[in-house]
Amino acid sequence: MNAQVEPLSDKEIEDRLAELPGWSAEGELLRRSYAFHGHFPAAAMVIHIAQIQEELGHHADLTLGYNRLAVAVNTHSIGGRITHLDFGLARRIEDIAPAHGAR
Ligand SMILES: C[C@H](O)[C@H](O)[C@H]1CNC2=NC(N)=NC(=O)C2=N1
Repeated sequence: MNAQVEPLSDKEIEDRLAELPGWSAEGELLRRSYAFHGHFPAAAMVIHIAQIQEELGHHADLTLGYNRLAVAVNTHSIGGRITHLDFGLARRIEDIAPAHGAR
């Protein structure tokens, strides 16, 4: 699966990050951490992200804390590099974040 996907260059990553405030590329992971007003809103966003991930067939590592949610994603099928698939998921997550009170 996704064998045709190419890793993005450093320049492409930098350009795409400019469209996603709060996200960063650390090593070979695209990351963002969100804060919430409590645990349930953070947990609810996990479920909402899971739904999007199943739709896209692309899945991040989600770390749920008390009122924090950390998202880290890269593309496993090409050995763990950042691709447009990761940015596609990040965009979708970013778009639902305000409705969950994530900041
Ligand atoms: C068949 C299925 O679409 C693939 O295994 C998907 C699932 N989710 C995935 N998620 C991520 N992050 N990288 C992948 O390469 C990947 N592959």
